[in-house]
Amino acid sequence: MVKICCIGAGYVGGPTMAVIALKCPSIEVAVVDISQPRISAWNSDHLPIYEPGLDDVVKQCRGKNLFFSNDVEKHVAEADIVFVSVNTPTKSQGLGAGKAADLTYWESAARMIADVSKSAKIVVEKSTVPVKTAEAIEKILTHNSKGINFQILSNPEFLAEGTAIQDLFNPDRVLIGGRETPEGLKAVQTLKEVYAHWVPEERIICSNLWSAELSKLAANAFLAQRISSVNAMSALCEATGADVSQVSHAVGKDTRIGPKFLNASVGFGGSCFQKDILNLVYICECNGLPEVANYWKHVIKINDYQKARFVNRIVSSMFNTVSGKKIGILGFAFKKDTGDTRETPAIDVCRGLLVDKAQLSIYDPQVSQDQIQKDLTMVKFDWEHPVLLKPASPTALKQVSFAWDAYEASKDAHGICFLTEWDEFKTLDFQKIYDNMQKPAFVFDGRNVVNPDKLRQIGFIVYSIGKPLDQWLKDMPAVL
Ligand SMILES: NC(=O)C1=CN([C@@H]2O[C@H](COP(=O)(O)OP(=O)(O)OC[C@H]3O[C@@H](n4cnc5c(N)ncnc54)[C@H](O)[C@@H]3O)[C@@H](O)[C@H]2O)C=CC1
Ligand SMILES: O=C(O)[C@H]1O[C@H](OP(=O)(O)OP(=O)(O)OC[C@H]2O[C@@H](n3ccc(=O)[nH]c3=O)[C@H](O)[C@@H]2O)[C@H](O)[C@@H](O)[C@@H]1O
Repeated sequence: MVKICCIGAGYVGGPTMAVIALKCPSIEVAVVDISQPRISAWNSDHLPIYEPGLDDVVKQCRGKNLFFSNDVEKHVAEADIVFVSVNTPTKSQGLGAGKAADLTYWESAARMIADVSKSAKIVVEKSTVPVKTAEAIEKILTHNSKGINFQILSNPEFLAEGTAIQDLFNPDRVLIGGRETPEGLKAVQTLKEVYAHWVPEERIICSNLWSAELSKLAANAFLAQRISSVNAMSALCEATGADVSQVSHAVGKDTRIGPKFLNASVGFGGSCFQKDILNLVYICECNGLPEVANYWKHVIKINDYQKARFVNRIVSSMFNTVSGKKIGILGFAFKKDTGDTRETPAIDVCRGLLVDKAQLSIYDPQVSQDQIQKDLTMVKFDWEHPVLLKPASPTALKQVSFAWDAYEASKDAHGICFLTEWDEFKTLDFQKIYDNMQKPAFVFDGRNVVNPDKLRQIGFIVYSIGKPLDQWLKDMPAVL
């Protein structure tokens, strides 16, 4: 029986391995992690991450051919294929701080693989890493390996949170990069056979190692660039009376452009877009390509501009002060159908409002109070855009309360902000919300989840990203 071990039981390692186990009953899959609470949660009824469909997949295979364990070394030693899916955050100190990927976790995983291995292994980069990481990993493995043969493959993951299971069941493509030597090609073939259990052959793309590593960074940069492009347009729409949804629709009808990923928003979040673009910027700078680096940097700059612009709209439309005013924050996760808050635009928007002394009442169906408190007080790495990034002080946290639902969050509020596009927000009873709010009652929609015309009929003053502005907002321009 082929044995797979995956180091890192996170958002990628957990779901990816669960799907491999489900689709390949003849393969034994062990997911290992240094974090005890994470592994205990994977072995319980309350999985450590919320992802639609994941419970079902895990329940079908756990204890049969899928195991979660803290015994990292044992499972690595026994495996034929070792996936490494550890976190690769942005470096916060030292050379390249604020841009370069921090490969500490990766390096320690590689050293451990070299130490405990007694048989040949295929080592698969599942984490997103800088181009040429495989070369560094190879050096670590071969210098410590006592003659054991290791083949390194790059097999980046393209799943998105909230749709991870769907994405894994039916991927647009699986990408495998390897050395173009007989041993390298054999290793690529072995991994290809794993995916071939359920992925059509034409969707399994093989390339050299560096192309695979760079394709992952490029894909995320292209996706984020689309959002920054549409968000840049949203500002122009507000200035001209165009409607960004209509513009996106018209632009997306061009088959060369396509309709997906053209939703204007308060800004993109998530653990990867910003981190991976910063990493790309750093690689460009290191390779003497400052113009290319600057090009990609602007994708993040527009994203910061969009978040700052949203906060300014709120403050300026409420007579230039939100001090002491209750504002309901509806949604905190970085997108719907996940409890993940990493780099969520809600952090920056809430911090911006707290600086202006607003009283926030926050509701999110999947994010805990503890998590929100941690996020608001955490020191975020400030890479050139100090606008809203100051962590909230313990005193500022006194301005924050938590609500059980959207109605409680909006009760007696002066304004409500939609920061995540949860489906439940589309069917709220807005008349009831309006009746219970202070007047004038404001809605700031950072996700275009509400129908502005219907809300205006009720009496709300509505700001929706990229949509024609109410006269009220035109009279109170937000200056950045
Ligand atoms: N979150 C996402 O949707 C996607 C993430 N990625 C990439 O996948 C990688 C992992 O991301 P996530 O799963 O979100 O991270 P995560 O933070 O959820 O999980 C990483 C896990 O690795 C564990 N770990 C770290 N060092 C270890 C070691 N030496 N031995 C054993 N366990 C160790 C940590 O305890 C943690 O549980 C990152 O490089 C990320 O860029 C790629 C595609 C999608
Ligand atoms: O490397 C990664 O981590 C992953 O990053 C993204 O996935 P994810 O961050 O989970 O979620 P997305 O659906 O891409 O959304 C990212 C952010 O962009 C925002 N977004 C997305 C689409 C859009 O049209 N507008 C928009 O503002 C979302 O609300 C969210 O805040 C990519 O979509 C995945 O392919 C990739 O594997």
